[in-house]
Amino acid sequence: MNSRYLLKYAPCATITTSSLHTYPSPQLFHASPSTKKPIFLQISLRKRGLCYSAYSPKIPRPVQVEHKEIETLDSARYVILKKKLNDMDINCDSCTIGEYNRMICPQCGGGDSQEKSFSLYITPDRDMAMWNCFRGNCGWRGNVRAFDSGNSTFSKPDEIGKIKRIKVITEESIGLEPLCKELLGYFAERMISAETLRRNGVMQKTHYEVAIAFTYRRDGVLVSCKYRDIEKRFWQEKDTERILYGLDDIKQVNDIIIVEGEMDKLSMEEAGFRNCVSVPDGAPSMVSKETPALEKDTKYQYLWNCKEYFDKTSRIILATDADGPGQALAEELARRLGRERCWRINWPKKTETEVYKDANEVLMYLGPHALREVIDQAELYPIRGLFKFSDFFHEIDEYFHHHLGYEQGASTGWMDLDKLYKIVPGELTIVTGVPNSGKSEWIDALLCNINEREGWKFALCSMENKVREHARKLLEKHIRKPFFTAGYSGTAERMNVEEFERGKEWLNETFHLIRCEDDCLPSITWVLDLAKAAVFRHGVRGLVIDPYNELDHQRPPNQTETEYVSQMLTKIKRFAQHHSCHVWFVAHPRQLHQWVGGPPNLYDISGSAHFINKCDNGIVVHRNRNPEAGPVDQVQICVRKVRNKVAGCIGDALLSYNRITGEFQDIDEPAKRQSAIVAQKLANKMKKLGK
Ligand SMILES: Nc1ncnc2c1ncn2[C@@H]1O[C@H](COP(=O)(O)OP(=O)(O)OP(=O)(O)O)[C@@H](O)[C@H]1O
Repeated sequence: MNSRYLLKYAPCATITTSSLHTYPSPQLFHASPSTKKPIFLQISLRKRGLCYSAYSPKIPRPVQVEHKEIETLDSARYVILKKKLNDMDINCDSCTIGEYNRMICPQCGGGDSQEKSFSLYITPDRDMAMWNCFRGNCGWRGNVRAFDSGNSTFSKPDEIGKIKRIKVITEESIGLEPLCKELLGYFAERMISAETLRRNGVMQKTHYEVAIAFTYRRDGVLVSCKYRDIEKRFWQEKDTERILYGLDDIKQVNDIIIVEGEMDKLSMEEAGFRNCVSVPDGAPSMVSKETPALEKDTKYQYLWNCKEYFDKTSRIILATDADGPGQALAEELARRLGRERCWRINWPKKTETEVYKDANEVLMYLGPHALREVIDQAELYPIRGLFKFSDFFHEIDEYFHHHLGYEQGASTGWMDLDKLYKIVPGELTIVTGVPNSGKSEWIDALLCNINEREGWKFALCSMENKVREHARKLLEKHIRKPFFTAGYSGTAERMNVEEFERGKEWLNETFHLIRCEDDCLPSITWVLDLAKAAVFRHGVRGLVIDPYNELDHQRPPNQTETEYVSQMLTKIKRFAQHHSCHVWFVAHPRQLHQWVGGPPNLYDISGSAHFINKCDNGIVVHRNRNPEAGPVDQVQICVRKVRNKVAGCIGDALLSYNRITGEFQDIDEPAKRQSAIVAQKLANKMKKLGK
C-alpha cells in the first residue's frame, strides 16, 4: 500500500507553510530543458522525510472552483435533475440531498402494504440521482444525470459490459488536496506550469505518502480520479465512470488531439493546445484482431462514454506515444472514431535511430514551439486502400531515374518487333493464333532470346508438350543445331553430345517446369501458387501458361464463362504485378467459319472478350501456309494491343522461321518487300471473296 504513494507523509516533521505552499517562482522553469534531465524531486523529499499539512488555512487551493460559481451551477443542475425525475414520476421535493431517502416506489406502489421500498439518493453536487426499489417483484433501479442524455446505466446492464454501481465522488469525499510546493516543483521540472495545473484541477492525495491526483471531470463535476505515485504506478478511484481526461476542453471543438497520458495532455496545453484529451487507461500492448461489439468493448468504454463529444469533430489528431503500444492505441482509436477524420503525428528524432517518445518529452527537451510544430505537421491517418501519389513517390522516382530496371521493357531480340513490343515485368501478354500457327514455337524462341540477352529465368506451364519434346525444341534454339538427324534437319549437322550436355545444364538453369502429374487438369490457382514458389526459389521473371483450354475451368453454376475468365485474368495480373513477373498466356481462337487464311482477331479468342479487355498486350501469331501466296517460312507477329505506350504500339512485324533449329530471325529488306506482296495478294483474295 505504502509504495503506491508519491510523497512520504511525515506528520512529525515541521515545515513553514510559506516555504511549502506557495507556487514555484518562474525561475523554477528552466530555460533550456534540453540540456538537463528531469529530477524526481520526490525521491529526495521522501528521503528527507518532509511533511505536508494539508489543512493549513494558509495553503492556497488553486484547483478549487469559485464558491459563487458552484452555487449557481448546483441550483441550475437541481432544477434540471428534478424535472427529469418528475418525468419518471419520482418526486424528490421532500428529499435530503446527499442522503438515502426512503419512499413509496412510483412503479410498484410498494405493493399491498405500501412499503417504502424505494431508495433515492441525490448527489451533493445535485448532478445525479440514483434509485433502487428493494421489493423483489419490482426491483426498479436506475440513475439519471442533470446534464447528459439521462439514460440510466442501471437499467441497461448489458449495454457496455458489466456495469457496476457508479460511485459519486467529490474532492472532499476522496480527500483531495491542493498540490504542494514539491509537486508543483516536480511538474515545473517537466515544464508544466502552475496555471496549467490549476486549470486542469490537478491535485494530490495524502495518506502515508503523497500521490498526484488527476481529476476527471465532466461539465466541471468530478467524475473520477486517477492517482500516480513516484514509481509511476497508476490507479483509479474505484467504481467511478471511465471518461477521457480533459473532457470539458473538447466541447464543441472541430479539432481534437488525443494523447496517451495526463502529462501529455498538460504538455499540449503548454504548447497552446487546450483542445486535447488523454485516454484514462494508457495503451494496449498490441492491436486487437477484431473490434468487439459496442456492448463488449469494455476496454474502450471511456470512448463510448464520451461519444457525443466527437460527433461534430472533423479532425482527430492521434498523438499517442511513438512506441508499439502507442501506435496500437492510435489504431484502436482510429477504428472506433473513424479513420477518415483521424490524423497522426511523427515524433521528432532524438538520435539517428530514436525518436522522442511523447508530448511531454518533446516539451521538456525541445520546448513548446517544437511540440506545436509536431501537431501542425500532423498527417492523414492511413486508410488501407486509399492512397496519395506521395505514398508512391519513392517508386515513381525510381521509375523516372531508371532504377527499377526494364522501365521501357526488355528487348525481344528481334529488331523489327522491338519497335512494337517489349517485355515489361509485371505485364500480361495474351498470345493467340490459329492452330499450328507457331505460337508455342515463337514464345520459346522469345524466351531463349531474353535469356541470352538479359539472363532471365522462366517458369513453364506448357501442358501440350511432352517434357522431352519441349527440351528438344528449346535446345535446338539454344545450340542452333537440330536435335536429331532426321527429315526436318536436311543436311544440317546434329548437335554433338558435348553440346547436348552443355544445353541440358542451360535448360536446367533457365527453366522451371510446372506440370500436373495427376490425370486431372491444373487449376489457375494451382499454377500461380507454384509460379510464386518459382519466383521466390529461383527468381524467375517470366511465366508461360500454354494453353488456356488445358486448365481446369470448373466454375460455380451461377457464374458465366465471361465472369470466370475475368476473375481468372485478374488473378494472373495480380500475380504478375506482385512478383514483377511477365506472363504469356496462350489462348486459342474459337472455331472460325469460312476462314480464308488471314490472322484471327483478338476478339475471336474463345471464351470471352475479357482476354483482350484485360490483357496488357495482345499478340496474334500468324503464318502463310500457301506457297503460291508467298514464302511459307515467314511468320507475322501481329501486335494488336499494347496498353503501355512506353513498351510499344500496334503493328505487324515479320520474322522468318528456321524449321531446322526452330529459330526466328529478322527478315532483311528484300524479304520484307516479298512479304508485302504476299500480304497484298491475300488482301485482294479476301476482297474477291467479299470479306
Ligand atoms: N513459320 C512456320 N513455318 C513452318 N512451320 C512452322 C512455322 N511455325 C511453326 N511451324 C511448325 O508448326 C508446328 C506447330 O507449331 P506450334 O506448336 O508452335 O504452333 P501452335 O500455334 O502453338 O499450335 P497449337 O495451336 O496447336 O498449340 C511445329 O511443328 C512448328 O515447327
